Amino acid sequence: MESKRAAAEQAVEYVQDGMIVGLGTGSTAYWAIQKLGSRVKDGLGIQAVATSVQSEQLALELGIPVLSLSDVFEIDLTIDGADEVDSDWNLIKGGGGALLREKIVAAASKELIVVVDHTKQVQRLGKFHLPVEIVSFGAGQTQRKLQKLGCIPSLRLHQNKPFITDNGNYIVDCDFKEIKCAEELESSINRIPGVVENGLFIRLASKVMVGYPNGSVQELG
Ligand SMILES: O=C(CO)[C@H](O)[C@H](O)COP(=O)(O)O
Repeated sequence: MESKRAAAEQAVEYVQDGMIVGLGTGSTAYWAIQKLGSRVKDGLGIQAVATSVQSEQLALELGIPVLSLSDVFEIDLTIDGADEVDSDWNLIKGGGGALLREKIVAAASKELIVVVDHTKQVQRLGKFHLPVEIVSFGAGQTQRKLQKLGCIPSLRLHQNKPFITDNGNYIVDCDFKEIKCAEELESSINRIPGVVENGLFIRLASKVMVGYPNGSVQELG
């Protein structure tokens, strides 16, 4: 917890008055939102765009004004977590099921600061099962197409029922073991009819903050 909190709080130091800030989702982004909330209480004037219903609720509880992404031309800075980060700062995201909104928000951001604890750093992506958001119609068909790309897909469940994203879709977690060409895979997956988006974030991160249990943070970028 201390590693995640330290990385998240360091990222919040980049937030300046007047900015539009993208709020990530997950247990690391949680600490960034908490810190932003306390800075807002101290007078920081920002507006935010959230990547999930959960993060939006937290932001509102903390007094952070939240805008709809459609009403924003560009986001100045987004702070979000990741499930894996490789040496080129390519990411796997979506462990919390928010990958679609996270990718839309990241793509609308001038800067994406990724906040992780040191366990998320990997040589090559793929040990973490890649989350893919799919529509419920024909979900079995879509999973078989995913399998043909070389993974073992499994439908994410919540209380013995399919997990439903904030967008009303399913998530399939794909075990690729090791992803050799992440950029190519990202496109191949998204070409499957029924796939909405996948959790590979290629060349979107502009900085990575890596937190350690003693509270220190390594800043990459
Ligand atoms: O992509 C995400 C949610 O969809 C999260 O950023 C990712 O799962 C990391 O979560 P955590 O900070 O809890 O380890």
